[in-house]
Amino acid sequence: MAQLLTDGEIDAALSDLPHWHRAGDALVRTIESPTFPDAIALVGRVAEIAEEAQHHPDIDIRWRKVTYSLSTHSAGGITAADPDLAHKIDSLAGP
Ligand SMILES: C[C@H](O)[C@H](O)[C@H]1CNC2=NC(N)=NC(=O)C2=N1
Repeated sequence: MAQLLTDGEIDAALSDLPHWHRAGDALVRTIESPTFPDAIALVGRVAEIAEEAQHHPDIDIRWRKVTYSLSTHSAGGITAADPDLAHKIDSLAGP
């Protein structure tokens, strides 16, 4: 089973992820796209990398705003897989 990160390790990871914040046992980012189809297309690209990584975000879609919530369900909290996926989502979303 994957190891939970400590609070300090989570803070350190977040210092390298300025678009993300911690909400309890998850890392969270909301991405606003120019249009609803753009937002859905981004969700599709995130789905591909999530499937490759076998690590899947919770996704809340509200028109052009999509909130990605990353947590390792099997471990009951944040593991290294979560900041890893956050970086991959950032690379798709742009600045
Ligand atoms: C077997 C497979 O790797 C696991 O069920 C994965 C799938 N995707 C997952 N995604 C997330 N976010 N947490 C998990 O614990 C998890 N488990």
